[in-house]
Amino acid sequence: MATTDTVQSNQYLKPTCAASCNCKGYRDVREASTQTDTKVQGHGPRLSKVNLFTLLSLWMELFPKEEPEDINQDVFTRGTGLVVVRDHKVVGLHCSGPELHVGQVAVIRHGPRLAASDLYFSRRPCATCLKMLINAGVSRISFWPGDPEMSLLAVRPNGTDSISQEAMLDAIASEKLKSNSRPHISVVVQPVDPGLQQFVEETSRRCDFMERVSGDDPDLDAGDFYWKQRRRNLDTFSEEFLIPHEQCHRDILTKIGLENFCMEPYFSNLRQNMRELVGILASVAASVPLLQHGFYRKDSQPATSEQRQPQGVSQEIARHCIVQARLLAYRTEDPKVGVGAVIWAEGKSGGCDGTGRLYLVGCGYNAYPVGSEYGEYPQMDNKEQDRQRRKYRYIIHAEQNALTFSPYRSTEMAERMQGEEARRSDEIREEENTMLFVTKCPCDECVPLIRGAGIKQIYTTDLDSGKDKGDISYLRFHGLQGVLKFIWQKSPLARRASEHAGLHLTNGCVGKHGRQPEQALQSNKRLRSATNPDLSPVC
Ligand SMILES: Nc1ccn([C@@H]2O[C@H](COP(=O)(O)OP(=O)(O)OP(=O)(O)O)[C@@H](O)[C@H]2O)c(=O)n1
Repeated sequence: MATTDTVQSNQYLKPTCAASCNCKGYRDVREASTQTDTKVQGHGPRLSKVNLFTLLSLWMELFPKEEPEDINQDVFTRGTGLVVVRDHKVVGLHCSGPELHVGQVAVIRHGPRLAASDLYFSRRPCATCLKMLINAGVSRISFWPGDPEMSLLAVRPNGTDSISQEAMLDAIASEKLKSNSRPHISVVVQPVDPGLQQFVEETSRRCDFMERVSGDDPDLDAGDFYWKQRRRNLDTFSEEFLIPHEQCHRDILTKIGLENFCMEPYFSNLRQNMRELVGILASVAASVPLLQHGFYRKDSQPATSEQRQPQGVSQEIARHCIVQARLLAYRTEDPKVGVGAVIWAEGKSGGCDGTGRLYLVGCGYNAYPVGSEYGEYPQMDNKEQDRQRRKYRYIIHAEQNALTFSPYRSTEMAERMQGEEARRSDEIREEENTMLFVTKCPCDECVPLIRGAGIKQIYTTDLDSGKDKGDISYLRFHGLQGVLKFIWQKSPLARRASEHAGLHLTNGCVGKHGRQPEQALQSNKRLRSATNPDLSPVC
């Protein structure tokens, strides 16, 4: 079965995927419709697995830091994101810590389990990290072909200053390690499915989070608002991940041993693939705008436990994790709706990771059972008369996959552990705050699972809450006890400000015309500084 990915790979994927690379990522991509109108035929284009891992690594580089990084004492070390993958499943999401590079974090966090892992870096890791990772026996290291962790953008043309010399020595050492090592060290940036970028823009613009934003403020031109957010993200992410000048990019690729990519048409294709992926990241990140909205508890939520309730993570971290879940949703196999879920826990002891004490428990998206062939199961929704042909009894929900494929539940890990330790590793830890971030309200099938698994907090939207769609219903979420629910909504301060503005309006103190979108945006900006101080805790 020819897939869109493989068709393109014949054309020009090979050079972006090193010759030695035995990348299975694009082989297991099943046929995907390229229709963008998903309501009409089949499901939309999908992210390939390796592009999903790559995007997650870029996004991890931007993880909101609570502590300032001091690895930048040397101005040429750049923060880096990392995704650890085993058996094609994400088992770790990391970023550089206050003192450690992300490769070192991976060695500390995963130890011998790195042996069977594939690593996706947002930059080519430095020699110090590479030597430890090679020593740990990783299967493959893939990196984003921009400026490396030891920045070569900082290198002076004459290369005589100490920064330039250090960066050049690192580049040479990394090359030597790369050429002498057993694991494949390569660049895997695949061409994006035709239509995927447009599909991501459309579905991001009208996802549940944006629906809530526009529903809360009917005067807001939601489309315009979304595009402005996207534009801003695109500028920031391009600066971070792309190298604007072609010659400069060629120089860097040459210095890191990727001179093959400097030839045409590979160079242009590589840059085009990189731009498209950055565009996708900008679109997805724009769909969860923190300006007036955030994750807040519903006023009506009853206190459910005498125990001290764990505090929520900051708005920035909550939003970051929801964007991870939204990225995962673009691997969905559901013909109509993509859902992503990520579970993070807060460890008791301080972490070495840039995520602080947070560690990944699991993540997933909605899909048919593992190993099933495309089209093997019914795909219709509840508009199809024949109930036997509906998808609902077959699709594994995003939360269900996230709970099933926790790295701490892998048999391999369980085999290494014994007795009580093995038992404890098998379940979410009671004493830790475990948080589920999911892009759609949990349905009645998932609510008891979430509670039973020991999840302490949920961050989600409740647009579907209370709906009964026949084969799937969302009636139990509201009454879910013992789990704190942080729902995407207007911040209490913004709500009060809107009510106040409404009062003014009815008093006739404000002009009789509704607010213009631009004015609304301006007031959003003001509110942003009032309601959304950096890293304010969710409350
Ligand atoms: N927390 C949730 C909720 C839903 N789903 C996924 O979403 C699908 C149901 O989506 P929904 O929008 O409720 O129903 P549809 O029939 O797809 O769409 P419509 O709203 O038009 O009825 C499920 O089959 C499942 O794939 C999920 O993975 N996790």
